[in-house]
Formats: sequence, C-alpha cells, structure tokens
Amino acid sequence: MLSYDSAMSSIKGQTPASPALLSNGHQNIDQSASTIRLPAAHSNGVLTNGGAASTNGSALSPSGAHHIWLVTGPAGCGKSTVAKYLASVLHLPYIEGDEFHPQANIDKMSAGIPLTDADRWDWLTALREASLHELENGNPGVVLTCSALKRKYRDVIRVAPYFSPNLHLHFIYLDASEELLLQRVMARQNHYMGANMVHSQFDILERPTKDEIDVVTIDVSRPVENVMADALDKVLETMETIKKDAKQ
Ligand SMILES: Nc1ncnc2c1ncn2[C@@H]1O[C@H](COP(=O)(O)OP(=O)(O)OP(=O)(O)O)[C@@H](O)[C@H]1O
Ligand SMILES: O=C(O)[C@H](O)[C@@H](O)[C@H](O)[C@H](O)CO
Repeated sequence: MLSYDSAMSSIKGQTPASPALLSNGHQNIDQSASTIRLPAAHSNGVLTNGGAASTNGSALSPSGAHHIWLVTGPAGCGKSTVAKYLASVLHLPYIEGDEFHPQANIDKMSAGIPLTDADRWDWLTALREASLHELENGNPGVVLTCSALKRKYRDVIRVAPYFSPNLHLHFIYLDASEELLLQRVMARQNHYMGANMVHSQFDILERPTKDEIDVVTIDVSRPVENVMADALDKVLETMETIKKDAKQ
C-alpha cells in the first residue's frame, strides 16, 4: 500500500515522456486550442493544432493525449512564475499548489516550522485529484505547482494516470542552489514562506534521479526569460515525442 512512509517501486500503465531533446521545428501539437502563440523568444510563430484531442467533456476518452505538467522545486525556485507562463501560452488551466494547503499547514510554515510527510500527504492527493478534475472537465492538459520535494511525493502524483493510458504526467523540476533561492526568497515581500525555511526545504530535497524519466530539469539560475523559453521548449518537445510515439 502506498503511504507517506514508502515510495512506489514502479509505475504501471504509464507511458512516460521522454526527456530527450528534439529539434525546434514544432509544427503540430496535441492541444485542443486551435492555435498556440509562441512568445517572442520563439519567433517561429504560431503552432497549429494537429486536430488530435477531443475536448467534448470527455478529456479522458480513449483518443488524444492529455497532459499534467507539474512544476516542482523548493521554495522560491520560480514554480509560480514558470507555471503561470506555461498555462497562459498553452491555454491550459493553472493550479497554484500553495492554495491547496490547509490553513494548519500555512500557519506552520508562517511560524517557520517545516511541514512533515503527514502534513503534506492529503495536500498531494488533493492536488492530484484537482488536476484530474480539470481534465475531466474537458481540458487537454493542466499546469500546476507543487514543491514535490521527495521521491515519494512525486509517486503520489504518479498514481494519476493509473487508469488512463492516454494521460501523461510530467514533472518540470526547477533546479537552483540553496544560496540562490535564499537570495530570491529574501528579496520577496509579503509571503508566508520566510527565508529561514529555505534550508529546511533543501534538507529534505530529493532531486529527481535519472530513473525518473518523466522529469525534465531546468537550470533556473538564468534570467527568467531564458527559463520560461526553455520550459516551453521542453514541454513542446515532450508533446511532439509522445505524438510521434503514438503514431508508430
Ligand atoms: N529565473 C529567475 N531569475 C530571477 N528571479 C526569479 C526567477 N524566477 C523567479 N524569480 C523571482 O523569484 C521569486 C520566487 O519566484 P516564484 O514565486 O515564482 O517561486 P515559487 O517556487 O513559486 O515560490 P514558492 O514555492 O515559495 O511560492 C519571485 O520574486 C520571482 O519573481
Ligand atoms: O512542501 C512544502 O514544504 C510546501 O509546499 C512549500 O514548498 C511551500 O508551500 C512553498 O514553497 C511556498 O513557499
């Protein structure tokens, strides 16, 4: 049984996204939106829909791939910044993971007390259910933020595609040093997560390992424009790979 004391040893029924890089020639992507406008950094323009995913209230129907994009990493790494950007460019709903914490968790973090596995468990399952709900509502994908600091936390979310082979779950891990995130959190105003909490996040952080092939890692020590462009590239590349694999 999966509990907050154990990690899943394997994931059944999932076709993980390949983190392999493709060329930048994104032409057709598996989205319900008829067009996707790329930011200035992607001057190859507008992507047209290949016409794959149906969104007639049956997001998890047998045809068409659906995607959950989980933007992860410790406090201050840029999850909200990157996730909002991806959701807006891809025309997908955005779920802010912090909004799903119960008040007790917010109170703890505000008081400088790190959350425990038990504190996070229901929060993780709530996020997983909220993502699935967005897909069931007819969206072809959803972007959400979730620190997902430990392997077993990611495994909780990995249950999502268990009964839906056409649902693809992806983690976008935003990587930076503790020193850098400390600086960013210190510079941030009006947030319950104080700079004194950054160390506790790194203390328990389990960076995704190579066998976690549903994870792409992004170096967020670069300017935010580069980070966002890189994240979008990786999302588009991943969708392209899945689409090609499905045709074979
Ligand atoms: N690449 C970047 N370069 C410089 N500053 C950045 C970058 N990415 C994000 N920031 C800034 O760092 C701060 C933290 O970003 P953001 O709130 O998106 O992180 P977060 O991971 O969602 O944080 P939290 O988990 O604590 O809510 C913000 O002030 C944001 O503007
Ligand atoms: O797992 C956790 O400890 C929490 O999700 C934190 O990561 C915060 O909610 C977030 O970073 C806000 O600063």
